[in-house]
Amino acid sequence: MSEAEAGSGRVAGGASRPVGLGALSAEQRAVRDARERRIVHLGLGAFHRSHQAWFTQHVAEGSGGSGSSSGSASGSAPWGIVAFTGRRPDQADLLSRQDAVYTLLTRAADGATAELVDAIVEAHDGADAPRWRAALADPQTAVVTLTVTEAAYHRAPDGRIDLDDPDVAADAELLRRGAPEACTTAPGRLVDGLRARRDRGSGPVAVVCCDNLTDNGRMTRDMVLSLADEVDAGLGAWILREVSFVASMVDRITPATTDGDRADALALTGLDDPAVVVAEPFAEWVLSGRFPAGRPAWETAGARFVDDLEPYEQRKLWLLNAGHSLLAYLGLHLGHQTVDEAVGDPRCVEPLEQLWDEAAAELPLPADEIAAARAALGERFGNPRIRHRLQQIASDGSVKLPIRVVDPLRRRLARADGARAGAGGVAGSGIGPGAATLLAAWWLHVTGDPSLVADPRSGDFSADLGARDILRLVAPDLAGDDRLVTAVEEARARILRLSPADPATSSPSASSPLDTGVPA
Ligand SMILES: NC(=O)c1ccc[n+]([C@@H]2O[C@H](COP(=O)([O-])OP(=O)(O)OC[C@H]3O[C@@H](n4cnc5c(N)ncnc54)[C@H](O)[C@@H]3O)[C@@H](O)[C@H]2O)c1
Ligand SMILES: O=P(O)(O)OC[C@@H](O)[C@@H](O)[C@H](O)[C@H](O)CO
Repeated sequence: MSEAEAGSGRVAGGASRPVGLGALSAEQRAVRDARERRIVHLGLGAFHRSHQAWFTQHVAEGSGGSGSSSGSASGSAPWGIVAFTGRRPDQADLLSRQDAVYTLLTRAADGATAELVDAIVEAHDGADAPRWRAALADPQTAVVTLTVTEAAYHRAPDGRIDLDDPDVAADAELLRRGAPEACTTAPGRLVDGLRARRDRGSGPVAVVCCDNLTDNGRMTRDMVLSLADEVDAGLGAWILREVSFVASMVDRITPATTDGDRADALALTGLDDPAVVVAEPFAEWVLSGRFPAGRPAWETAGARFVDDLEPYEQRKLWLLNAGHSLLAYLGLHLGHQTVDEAVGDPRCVEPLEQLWDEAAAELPLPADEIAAARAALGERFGNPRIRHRLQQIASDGSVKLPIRVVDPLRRRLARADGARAGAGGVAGSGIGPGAATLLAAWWLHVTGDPSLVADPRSGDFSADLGARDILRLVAPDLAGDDRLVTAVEEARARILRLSPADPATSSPSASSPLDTGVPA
């Protein structure tokens, strides 16, 4: 659609038009009408709409999908998504009022473009249990995608689902009784929907996790199977036989939409869209696993299918996501609001580079590939048109930190132990200043005003937590390591010596070792 510069918030020439099927071009309308309801999605947030829906939208014309359900050939028909909200009905109501068509505003450092996305063909409240069960049981459904946040899987330390969690326990009880009410957790909804599919005899399906988690396909399978085993004797065996759990690394920075984004989209398109989604130009999707009932030809839109996902997911989680978390906690402490502000502050950039050095040493990738990823991240984080709020990234740290920083730290510590035993590896204690700074900044974050912290473990936070208490929450196996406790205490002291935001050093235009080359 329009490639004009966004910014004024006014539509040239007057009145705006509503978004919806009527706003699609004739060509786009024909594609939309031909879409087959083959994908079900849970978690209708901003990211699903900037990423999986966008990839589905950009599948090359005529390539449709592979495979079929119910014996009928799927041919080259484009695929459509039946999407369900995770917790509240708002987004479903909003999108339904505009035929689930919405504007994607893509913000590059030097300007913005807008396009209409029509790959979602229905939007529903996830609490509408009959509709959810019918969608999963539909023989046409071949793929189920998920973006429900890291905390929504309710994983216990033993790797099974956390049955002590009251929401999980309530869902287990509903499922045992075969009650008509909706489950409230994501694993509960999946078990409920997959049971409906088994009961209807609709055959195999692929579940694709698109949340920022390590080995997210296996983790989703483990949560679903451990809950299924609790509630229905034969269901686990059916799931193991018929359902594949695909792992995926997903990447596209997608901040929460603001009024300014909606005004800019309106100026570009002339369409008044309350459901605008904003994202950066970069998009990456790497998947690993089987699609027993077929899938869209996402590779024609740039997705990659690989045998071993681990290096891709480690690169993403340990560089981008760990970097985001560091900037969030340290940046907020220093008075910054957004990622681009924080990477303009050398006091944030120095520990960020240290964190990346430490992660890079653990990544099983060629040095030039890591260097290219870091350079690209410098540009992406510095994009002044993506106003990604640190407060949004800061949520749920107790679930995110074990994946983003503790996993690589654990590997580094093991290598340091190896070096001491004469096996080669990291010299010294193995505790890098980058990781210690991230843990210390989170410590300050959750003890500053615990009542304001959004986190599933917020009940465990209090102002008097010590370094060892903090480690027990995110790395219980390392909480006994005195060297780590000391390193985190020292990092906290270093952070406290930094003065709060200093305009001379904290503006996005201040010189920074990241040197993104991005205009302020
Ligand atoms: N936004 C990004 O830049 C981005 C990029 C890559 C991956 N992701 C992944 O996508 C997830 C969602 O991001 P978003 O930007 O769409 O956020 P969002 O706030 O726009 O939407 C979150 C969605 O998750 C659902 N949800 C939240 N908690 C839930 C729970 N306990 N049970 C069931 N559903 C729940 C919400 O209802 C909503 O549909 C992230 O947590 C992350 O794992 C996001
Ligand atoms: O979405 P979350 O809460 O998992 O994490 C916040 C950000 O780090 C994340 O959304 C990144 O922007 C994203 O992973 C980029 O692909």
